Formats: sequence, structure tokens, C-alpha cells
Amino acid sequence: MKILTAHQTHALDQATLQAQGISSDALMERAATACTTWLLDQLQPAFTTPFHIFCGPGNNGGDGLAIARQLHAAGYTPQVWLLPATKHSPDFLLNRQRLPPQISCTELSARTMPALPPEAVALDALFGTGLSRPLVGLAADIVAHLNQSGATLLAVDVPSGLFADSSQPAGSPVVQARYTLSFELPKLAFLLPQNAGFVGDWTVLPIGLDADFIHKEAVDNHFVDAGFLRGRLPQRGKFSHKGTFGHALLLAGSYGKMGAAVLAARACLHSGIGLLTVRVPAVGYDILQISAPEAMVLPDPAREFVTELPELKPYAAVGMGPGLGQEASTAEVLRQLLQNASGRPLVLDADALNLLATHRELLELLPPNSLLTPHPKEFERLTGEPAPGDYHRLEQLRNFCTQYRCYCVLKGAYTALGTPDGPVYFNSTGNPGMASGGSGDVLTGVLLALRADKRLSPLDAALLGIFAHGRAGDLAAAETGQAGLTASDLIRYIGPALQELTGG
Ligand SMILES: NC(=O)C1=CN([C@@H]2O[C@H](COP(=O)(O)OP(=O)(O)OC[C@H]3O[C@@H](n4cnc5c(N)ncnc54)[C@H](O)[C@@H]3O)[C@@H](O)[C@H]2O)[C@@H](O)CC1
Ligand SMILES: Nc1ncnc2c1ncn2[C@@H]1O[C@H](COP(=O)(O)OP(=O)(O)O)[C@@H](O)[C@H]1O
Ligand SMILES: [K+]
Repeated sequence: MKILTAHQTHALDQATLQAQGISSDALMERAATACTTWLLDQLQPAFTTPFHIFCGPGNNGGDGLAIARQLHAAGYTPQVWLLPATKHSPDFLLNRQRLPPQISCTELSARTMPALPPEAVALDALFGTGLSRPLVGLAADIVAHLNQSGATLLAVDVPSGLFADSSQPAGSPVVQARYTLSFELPKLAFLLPQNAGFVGDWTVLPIGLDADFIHKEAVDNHFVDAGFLRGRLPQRGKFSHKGTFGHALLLAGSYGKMGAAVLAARACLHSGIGLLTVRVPAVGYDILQISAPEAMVLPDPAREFVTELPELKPYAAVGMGPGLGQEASTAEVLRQLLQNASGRPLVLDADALNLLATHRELLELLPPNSLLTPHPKEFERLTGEPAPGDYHRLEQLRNFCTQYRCYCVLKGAYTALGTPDGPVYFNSTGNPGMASGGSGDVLTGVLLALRADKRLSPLDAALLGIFAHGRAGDLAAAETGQAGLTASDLIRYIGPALQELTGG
């Protein structure tokens, strides 16, 4: 799915009206119907539920008015509260006229804030994508009143006060919605950790906006759902053999951190790799042989750290990082790998990234199309400067990937994949059960296997791997619960997750 800016969203509205020959109030009616249907289906409210609908002066307020009318028609008794304004949008005015006289409709003032009991459902239809500045005055007071009320807050399109695709100044008022119901495509703001407290559980409701416009519009950001990837992992041909899917080399582990090597190796083996060789310090030899018998092991001459790079000739792709440690001799191995990769895909994680950050001259040696998998702290070390906010970090990601012509997986909820040409792809799978040691090592193994598969482009390998890793987490959590989820559980579900994406 494409992620449009607020500006592009308005253009999409206009294109839809043109292409479908409908009036703007008809489109508003569709949006309102989608919200009302969701509300009745998902919340299953009793007819006695006190609905309070807060409407701003624009089309977001118009949506609110139409929803009030529809709830009334369905047998509910909504109350409408209007934010006073000198100018209203035409579709707001039309829906104000259409509001049945039985619906109580009151202009808000500092003295007429409604009491909102905890069982109330409050719809925030104050401001949507037309927000042009932070909220102050009465609008800010209403937001504060809603946030401290304890009522279930449901935002229409965007929580009021939240910009759809840029930061609002720190501390400016924003509705803290329990649910956000948006239209057709997600907004960038929904995917950033800094907005988690505002957006709540968000849903995108299809309202038939012009598919042709969406298809043609160039965007900076994408949201990767199952539909985007289904069938993109080719089936294994009947006459394929282990050579077909590549031989990968993994450099991982150090004394006390052999588990990272085991997890990455086992994840790689469960992700379709043809052959896997693992380079570990000598201390890891037995550990690897016993816990991953399908892998071959090349022990390093040194006991506790990896200090020598094996001959690269046999390998289709190389992964380096999980549990490695940051010895000077390991940094030298990384330098030799970067210099001698000769077009082999590289997957760099964990200590390989920390070594890049502390030996910054190595960054200049990164071969194009390398795949890096930092969590936010590792990414901060790589860029060398902290990001004051998520939008800033996103720009850093874009700049880093275009500067080094690499793919960079910024891990977290909605993991963001930066690409050499600039577009960023946000992942939709995964859950907080994965926020525990070892999940990242598993991702490295999955990505190494997919990068070794010559049938896949670098972009598809990365997208499929990130999506399948999160999906494995979701499948596993259904069995173990989030708290009980371990990285080893993830590995058991990678196969089923990849299978869901296989086709053609
Ligand atoms: N994008 C879509 O697909 C559709 C959008 N619709 C709705 O239309 C909304 C956008 O409508 P509008 O463009 O009218 O914008 P909004 O209704 O979000 O707000 C615009 C109005 O608020 C004022 N305003 C902006 N910031 C303010 C502030 N900080 N303090 C006080 N006033 C402020 C503006 O001057 C303008 O009058 C969407 O969010 C959505 O709810 C739906 O009706 C139809 C489909
Ligand atoms: N709240 C979350 N929602 C979804 N995925 C998550 C969440 N927390 C962590 N993850 C995923 O788990 C992995 C954690 O990786 P990382 O931080 O490197 O852990 P480790 O180094 O312990 O293996 C990443 O792929 C990340 O996207
Ligand atoms: K809103």
C-alpha cells in the first residue's frame, strides 16, 4: 500500500470525484458509512450508549455530522458538539442542514463542555488531514477535556492535533484515541513510535478512492501488507537441488554469545538456504554442530572470537554480526569481507554494525546493495548522531541508504526498510512479544537465506524476510502468548510464514 501525504490525499479525493463523477458529499457519505458500520460491527454498542460527536469546521467535522445522522437512523441517540468557527466547508454545512432536528446539537464554549462518563463513546471529528497548525484555545481545551474523560475515544481519519505526515511541536495538544478509523490508505504518522499514544489501534476503511490515481502517484513511503507480497516467493522447482538455493556463510558468535550464532544459523536453515557454513570461534564448534546439525562449521583458529575470514569463493552470500564481539581482529575480518565481497550479497547485523560505527572508514567500503539490520540504538551509532524525533530518524535512514547505496532495516514495531533509491517500506507484521533477546539474530538468518537465493531481487529478499519474520512472531504468539514468545519459537514458524508468501 502506498502512504500518501496530506497534500496527496486531497488530490486523491479530487481525482476520485472526477473519475467517478460523484459529488464531494457523496464521498463524505461513503466515509461516514464506513465509520458507522465499523463502529456498530466492532464495538457492538448498546442502544443506550451515550455517543458524543465532536465536530470541527471542515470536512472532518462533516464526516462527524454524517455519522451522527447515520447512528440516529440506526436507533441510537448521539449528541453533537460543534467547535465554533467563522468559516465552514460546504459539505460541513450541507450535513449540518441534513442533521435531524431530534439530534441535540450544541455549540461548544469553555462553559459548555459536556460531561463524559466512562461508558460514553466520544467521536473526535474535530480536525483531520486539513490541520494546518497546532491546536490552541478552545480546540486545545476540548482535546484536554476528551483526553482526561475516561470515555472511549474514537478518532475519525486522524486524531485531532496530529499532523498526518510531520511532527507537531512537542507538547501541543493531540487527541489520545483508543481507535483511529482512517480511509483507504494508512498515514505515515500512524507508523511512528512517537505517536503510539495518540493513534491507538488504527484501521483503514476502504471507501473506493480512485485506484488509478493511487497506482500512478509517486510516493516516498510504502506500507507492506500480505497482499503486497503474496506469491512473490517463487516455488521450489521439482528438479531443484541444494545448489539452486545458494550456499551461505555466516560469521557469528563469541565466548558467552554462541546462542546468537545458533539462532541465526537455525533461522537461516529454516528459510530455504541450500547449504550453510558457519564461522565461529573455536569455543563454538561443539555447540554449533550439536544445535544445528544441518550446518557445516568452520572453527576459527582463535578460541573466543572470530579472527580470520575464510576463503569466500564457495559462498553465494555472507552474513556477519550476531554475537561476534568487537575485538580489533574481528574488525579486520570485517574490513577484509567488505574489500573482498566481489558482488556477493552481504547481511550485516549487531556487532558488525557496531564495528562499522567505531571504524568509520569501513563505511566507505560497504559494497552497493549491502543489507544492514540495526535496531534504533545501532542505527544511531552508525549515523553518529542521535535523532531528535522519529521523522528526523526517517530522514537519516533515507540519507544513509542513498549515500551508501545500501538497504537498511531499522528494526522495531513497523520495521522500516530504507532502500538505495530513497523509498522506505514499513512492515506490518510482528508484535511486542518479539521485543526480547535473539529476535534480531533470527532476522539475520532469514535475510541471509533469502539474499543467497539468486531468484530474488535485493528488495524482494529484504521485504519477504522482514515480513515473514514478523508473521512468524504473530503465528508463534498465538500459541505461546506474547510474554512466552522466545526467538526459538520464531524459528519454528518461519517455514509456515514463508509458505504463505509462496506462489507462482
Ligand atoms: N481523504 C478522504 O479520502 C476523505 C476525506 N474526508 C474527510 O475530510 C477531512 C479533511 O477535510 P478538510 O480538508 O476540510 O480539513 P479538516 O476538516 O481536517 O480541517 C480543516 C478546517 O480546519 C481549520 N483548521 C486547520 N487547522 C486548525 C487549527 N489548528 N485550529 C483551528 N482551525 C484549524 C481549517 O482552516 C479548515 O477550516 C479528512 O480528514 C476526512 O475526515 C471524507 O469526508 C471524505 C473522504
Ligand atoms: N514491539 C514490536 N513489534 C514488532 N516487532 C518487534 C517489536 N519489538 C521488537 N520487534 C522485532 O524483533 C526484532 C528485535 O531485534 P533486535 O533489537 O536486534 O534484538 P536482538 O538483538 O535481541 O536479537 C526486530 O526484528 C524487531 O523488528
Ligand atoms: K479527527
